[in-house]
Amino acid sequence: MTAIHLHNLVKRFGSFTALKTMDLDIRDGEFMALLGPSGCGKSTTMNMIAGMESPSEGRILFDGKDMNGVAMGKRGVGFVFQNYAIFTHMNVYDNLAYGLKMRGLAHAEIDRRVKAIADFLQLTPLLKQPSAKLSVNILQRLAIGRSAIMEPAIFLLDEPLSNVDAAFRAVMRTELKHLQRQFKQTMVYVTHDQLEAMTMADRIAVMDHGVLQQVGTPLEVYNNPVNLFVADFIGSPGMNRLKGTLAESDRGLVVDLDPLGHSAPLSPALAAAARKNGVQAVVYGFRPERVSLVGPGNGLALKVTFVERIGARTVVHLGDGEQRVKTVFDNDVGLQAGETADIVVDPGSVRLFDAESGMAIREV
Ligand SMILES: Nc1ncnc2c1ncn2[C@@H]1O[C@H](COP(=O)(O)OP(=O)(O)OP(=O)(O)O)[C@@H](O)[C@H]1O
Repeated sequence: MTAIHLHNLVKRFGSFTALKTMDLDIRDGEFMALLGPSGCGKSTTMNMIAGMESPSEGRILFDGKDMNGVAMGKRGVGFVFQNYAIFTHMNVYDNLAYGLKMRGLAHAEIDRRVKAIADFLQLTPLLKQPSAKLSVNILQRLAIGRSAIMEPAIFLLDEPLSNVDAAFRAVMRTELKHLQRQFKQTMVYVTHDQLEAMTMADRIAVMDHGVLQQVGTPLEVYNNPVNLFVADFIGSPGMNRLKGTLAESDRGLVVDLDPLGHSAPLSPALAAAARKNGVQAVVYGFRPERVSLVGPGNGLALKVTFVERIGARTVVHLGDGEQRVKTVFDNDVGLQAGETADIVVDPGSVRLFDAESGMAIREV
């Protein structure tokens, strides 16, 4: 196991800055996901950790040791890319054994480790199969096995599941998590898929436009996003956001949601934070599942525009123009497009953002 420390890391390609002053500590044995949209700098960060790219500024430390000038092969990292690197002229066994043979391990030890990893990744029945005949799904599983068998202290995976089909992806999410628990490696996992990051990572580093936005556990970034970018990017559907204005009322501080004609209450802690912050124009945010339906006239009345049934879940689309909301229920709530629904948001789940800067107004 190895801790990774990125200190003031910057990467420029000519005049373009792909990564802007990144500071990140990845703990020993931690599963850290680098999550963000295409082009945000995830792979660039990963490539610098691996030693394939050099930083323009800043330092990368492994267990306190500066990696500047340390070649890729000497860093103790294993790497799996989106496009599996498999020798198609070899069978599955020889692909798994290849790295250990290069390292000069005894035949019996190689055989033991190949069988163990094949068993773990359910490749045992395929060991004698020529790799050229394998499906894309199995090729990627083999690529993971080929890297994992070397037992690197640090395991770097760059979008390893983006070419495999959806059902297999779900299986591999569980297997990768097991693999990391078994070998106790420090794992850095690049993905643009928030579901992968949420289900596998111990912590997620959310990035946008070369800037690290937030680092936290899946629940921290889900429940307390630092800004509207993170609020939107994490969760499916993302956080609901309604434009509003803060106003004092006989119920304390409320958010007037114009033109919806509704004033939403705030918890005392959030009201105190908003008063301290002093902004007026806000974004009223809440997660789609933190909503209840109430009787007519008792909540925020919105027109139902669309009802999606996804298995047992029902996603109800409400409102129009800029003031649109998605709500998620785990049963069929019996709403139809064209009806009006009255909703109440769980006050403890409301998040406020400064409408101008997009930054969260945090409870004090
Ligand atoms: N060698 C390079 N030369 C010039 N620009 C580059 C180079 N490598 C990456 N970039 C640019 O740096 C930015 C970040 O790229 P990077 O590959 O790190 O993004 P990413 O978040 O991994 O996205 P993706 O998932 O699309 O690869 C992009 O705008 C990309 O075009």
